[in-house]
Amino acid sequence: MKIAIMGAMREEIEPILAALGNYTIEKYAGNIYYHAEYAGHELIIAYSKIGKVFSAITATIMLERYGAKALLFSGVAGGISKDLKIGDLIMASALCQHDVDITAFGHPEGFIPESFVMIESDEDMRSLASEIAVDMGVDLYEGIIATGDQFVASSERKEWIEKTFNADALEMEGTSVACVCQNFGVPFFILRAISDAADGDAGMDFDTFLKSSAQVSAKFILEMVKRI
Ligand SMILES: Nc1ncnc2c(CN3C[C@H](CSc4cnccn4)[C@@H](O)C3)c[nH]c12
Repeated sequence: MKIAIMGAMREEIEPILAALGNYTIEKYAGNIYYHAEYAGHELIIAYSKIGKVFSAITATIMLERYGAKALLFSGVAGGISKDLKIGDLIMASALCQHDVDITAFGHPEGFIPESFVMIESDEDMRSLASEIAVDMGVDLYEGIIATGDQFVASSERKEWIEKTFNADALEMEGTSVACVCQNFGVPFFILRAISDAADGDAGMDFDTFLKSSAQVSAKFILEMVKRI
């Protein structure tokens, strides 16, 4: 099967490319697409660049141009839930956009007409991931991931997101990728390893833990590819 693996930042896919070793590259529409074979699957790998716009473009290209039949996102996130510490893995059960606000028309936060606040991720891939986590002996959390076009580095904003969406983690690309996959009817799996707590220390923690947390997520995603 042709499987798309996405990240937002170069550092989020570098561990995957390093593990693959052999791949070809193709530049297209502002991204570099890496083609590889792994565990009997064809992989198409790319990092989008930061944010919902760029990640929506890359996800669309992965599906429309390259014909991916499943999309796995590997990256890092800010932790909201007190159960999540730096380096922990969380997979999205559902995702929402915390910076969408048309409440002036009586809509709830994060709601867009003819759509929904929450996008549910693929159940089969989540149950496969739970099995893999047991086999690997790693903790894998499952929860709501909130997406917005801002690096959250304030407890006030983090607590608002938690209160408003019951979110467990936050980042800047998962929901846009989820929305693209849902529109195309392609199963998706959003996995993040915590790099910071989206609070006053977030910037420093992020710089310190980006590489190690990206590695944790990438290792798990490659196990997913073996078992899909
Ligand atoms: N607290 C947080 N808030 C929002 N998102 C995150 C993430 C997840 N990624 C990392 C990166 C931060 S912006 C960026 C910009 N320049 C350099 C590095 N990162 C963006 O792709 C979203 C980890 N912690 C987060």
